Amino acid sequence: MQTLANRPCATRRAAAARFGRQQCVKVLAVASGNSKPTVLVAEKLGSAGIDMLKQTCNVETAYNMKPEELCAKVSLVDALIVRSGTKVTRAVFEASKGRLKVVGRAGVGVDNVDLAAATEYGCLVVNAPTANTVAAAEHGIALLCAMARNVPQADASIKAGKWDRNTYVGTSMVGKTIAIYGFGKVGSEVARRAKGLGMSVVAYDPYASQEKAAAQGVQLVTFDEALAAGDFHSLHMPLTPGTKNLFGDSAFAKIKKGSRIINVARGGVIDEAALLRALDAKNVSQAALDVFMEEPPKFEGNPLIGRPDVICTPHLGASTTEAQEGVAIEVVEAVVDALAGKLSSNAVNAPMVPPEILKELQPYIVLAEGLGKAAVGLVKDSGFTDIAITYSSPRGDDLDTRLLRAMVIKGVLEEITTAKVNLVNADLLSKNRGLKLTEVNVRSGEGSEVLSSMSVALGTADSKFSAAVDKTKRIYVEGKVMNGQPFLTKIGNFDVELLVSGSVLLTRQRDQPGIVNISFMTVSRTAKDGEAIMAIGIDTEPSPATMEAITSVPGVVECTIFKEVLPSNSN
Ligand SMILES: NC(=O)C1=CN([C@@H]2O[C@H](COP(=O)(O)OP(=O)(O)OC[C@H]3O[C@@H](n4cnc5c(N)ncnc54)[C@H](O)[C@@H]3O)[C@@H](O)[C@H]2O)C=CC1
Ligand SMILES: O=C(O)C(=O)COP(=O)(O)O
Repeated sequence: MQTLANRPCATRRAAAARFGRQQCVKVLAVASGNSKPTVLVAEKLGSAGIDMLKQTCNVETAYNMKPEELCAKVSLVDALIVRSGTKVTRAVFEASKGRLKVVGRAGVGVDNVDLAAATEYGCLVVNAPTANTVAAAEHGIALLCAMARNVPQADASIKAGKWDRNTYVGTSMVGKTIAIYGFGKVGSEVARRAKGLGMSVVAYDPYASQEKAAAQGVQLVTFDEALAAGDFHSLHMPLTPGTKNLFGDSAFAKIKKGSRIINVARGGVIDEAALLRALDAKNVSQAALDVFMEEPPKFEGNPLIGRPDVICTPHLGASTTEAQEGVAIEVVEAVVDALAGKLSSNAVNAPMVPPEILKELQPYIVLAEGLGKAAVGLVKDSGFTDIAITYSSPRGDDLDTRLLRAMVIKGVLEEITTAKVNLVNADLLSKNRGLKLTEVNVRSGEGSEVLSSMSVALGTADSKFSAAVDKTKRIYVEGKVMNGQPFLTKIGNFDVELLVSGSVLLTRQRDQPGIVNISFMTVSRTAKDGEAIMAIGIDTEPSPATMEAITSVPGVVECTIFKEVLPSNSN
């Protein structure tokens, strides 16, 4: 095969000038035209974040909205920023009528966002995973100390005019064991601080690394061991189907008798009715709660809040001035990036791609989308039922294909549906269309390059250009990145060399001299005097009459326009 490198320079330059536009990866189709995107801020956000947002977006603030008010507003905005107080339900995504592209959670927990609905509607959810970690850990320690030394009760007593030095005798923390449940960002910061108080720390976290725990002098134990060991139990896991009501009757039956529990994670992790029973039975002697199953909780007659052995704060874990400024900036950066079509490392419902990996993948992402578009562009009316992607890479199975796969699906589906496909919803949309998707990783090539080549094959397809169908009866296109540029290198069984860009006229003709004479083109043949295909870069689509004229050229077997191989969102 002729390669770009050994082609005459003029042809290379012509090809590059014609098709070599600089491309950037856009994973979300967001703002249209030149208008600024509109962002609705539904809960109080640090002023630094609001100021930053105003630089690139129209900002609307509306706090304490009723669900129906949120639904009414959401179809007018491109992004929504919330904290934990706003429920972003399926109804919200439905009401947005496809306009809402990003939900930013100015904090960690996204249990107030219906992630399945967000994904279905192609809406990216981003959060601010790091800026409130220390604040939450400090609040955990504040509750630990306040509970152990009865600070809120004593304060209430003295404010009621009493000087009672006997009722509020506390318990010491030094030398005691604290069991941490969820040894993530907050949990490990709590561990660090508890060590400073002279406590022993054990942790239960089925996904935590032994090394990381050991480095902090923390012993990882089973759930039951943690329950049995802890004089204090501090909860720091997310609310998931697996952690919901984890602290129920069965856990409280095993908990160290008379121990104390702190919850700065999520209300639903503790079954509140079971906690009441455990407090009554003195299995648990005190509880400190920042979070509740329902927020705000019902106050009237609430047996938990009124108890002297329970102290409460109204979900204040992240509420420091510093943390609120921090999460505001963190979430606004993620939202603005997402609105600009960039991938965010704070994405919650899409693969997180670190910036350095993204940079490395960039030309391959354009290639992947281009191959998807190219393959589907060759399908005739009968459609196709499966997509087979093969990655040939020196990394073999170590290659992370999620992004490349999403871009192939985007390339394929956006040609045949009105759906806007992005990294968030690509897998789901292809599944919903009943498309069978297979991926094969082949170890090939050497060095550190991401891919030596990649192919997309569409099965059971009737092609409008029969030469695109390979021996296995699939429409087959293959490509590779050369000199940082994505090239289509094979159509069916024919080798070609086309920059993945622009529209292309494909003809198949008998291989004989002098039948077409065009300056820029790529020609490939199977054997001398056999058949050849020719790909010609074109600016405007030829008229049907021209197409007919080409087809009637002696020797030309078939001819088609291979439209816009260039990914549509790239510019
Ligand atoms: N009260 C507040 O204002 C705040 C609450 N939070 C909450 O604190 C929690 C922890 O936040 P981060 O540390 O930032 O999250 P993280 O993701 O860094 O850590 C969570 C840890 O929980 C572990 N985990 C998951 N399932 C578990 C299970 N079944 N049992 C035990 N461990 C499990 C994970 O492996 C992970 O290590 C979250 O629920 C978050 O929403 C965070 C900030 C403020
Ligand atoms: O970040 C979290 O998970 C929190 O719970 C903080 O919630 P908030 O932003 O204060 O409503």
